[in-house]
Amino acid sequence: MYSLKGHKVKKKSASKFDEVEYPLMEDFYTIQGEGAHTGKPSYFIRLAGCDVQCWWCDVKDSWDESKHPRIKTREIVSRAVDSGATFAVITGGEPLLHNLEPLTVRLKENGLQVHIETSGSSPLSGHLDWITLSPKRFKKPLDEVFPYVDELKVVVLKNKDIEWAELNAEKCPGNTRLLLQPEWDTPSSVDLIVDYVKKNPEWGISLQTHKYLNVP
Ligand SMILES: C[S@@+](CC[C@H](N)C(=O)[O-])C[C@H]1O[C@@H](n2cnc3c(N)ncnc32)[C@H](O)[C@@H]1O
Ligand SMILES: Nc1nc2[nH]cc(C(=O)O)c2c(=O)[nH]1
Ligand code: SF4
Ligand SMILES: [Mg+2]
Repeated sequence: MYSLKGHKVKKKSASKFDEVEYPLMEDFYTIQGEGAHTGKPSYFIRLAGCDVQCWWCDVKDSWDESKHPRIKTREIVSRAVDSGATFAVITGGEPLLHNLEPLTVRLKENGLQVHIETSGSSPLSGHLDWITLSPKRFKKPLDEVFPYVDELKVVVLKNKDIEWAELNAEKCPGNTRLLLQPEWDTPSSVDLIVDYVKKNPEWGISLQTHKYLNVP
């Protein structure tokens, strides 16, 4: 869990947080499709803007912040609460391009667990109950992120990506969930991953199950 030093989440914090705006591409209540929390109903908040720009990214429309409306924290949190979800997943784009303190404090005050999907290439902010780090060679994670990682989820296209996964695993805490995720449009990555995980059982496989289920 990551929390700004010394700041406890209290009931009814400053309502000025409610007025803070974020560029929002989309928000929706669905099933977490990836990683250790696969299968859990979760409210996804997809913030716009990304300076990593992986060529195989499955949500390139999120990259340009200026193409998306700025929405107040109050509105985003109210929609998440109204959905009935108990987990919120903040993703993007690269969500750590934004100061997540207002949004995460208000989500937690309203009883939601807050998870994040990040490349770790910008500084941590906010109050995060679960950090999924998906490191990218295109803009590598900051060293300060590694101590807080709960789950390492590396997208694999070829053998070099498994080497990159191992390098990142060395920097994560000992109890980090280690997962390899096949790049969706590279079927050959599945054989590589299956073979590797059988020989290295400390690693597991993460699949993008929402794409098989045909849910968002
Ligand atoms: C779209 S990213 C947004 C969050 C953040 N920018 C990141 O990369 O972690 C969400 C997750 O989808 C993964 N992902 C993106 N495109 C993918 C693809 N084509 N195949 C498999 N996983 C993909 C990312 O690695 C990340 O774990
Ligand atoms: N269902 C579902 N699960 C997801 N897990 C991570 C996602 C993401 O794009 O960050 C994602 C997503 O887009 N949809
Ligand atoms: S860091 Fe995440 S959002 Fe940005 S391009 Fe890569 S996968 Fe897409
Ligand atoms: Mg996705």
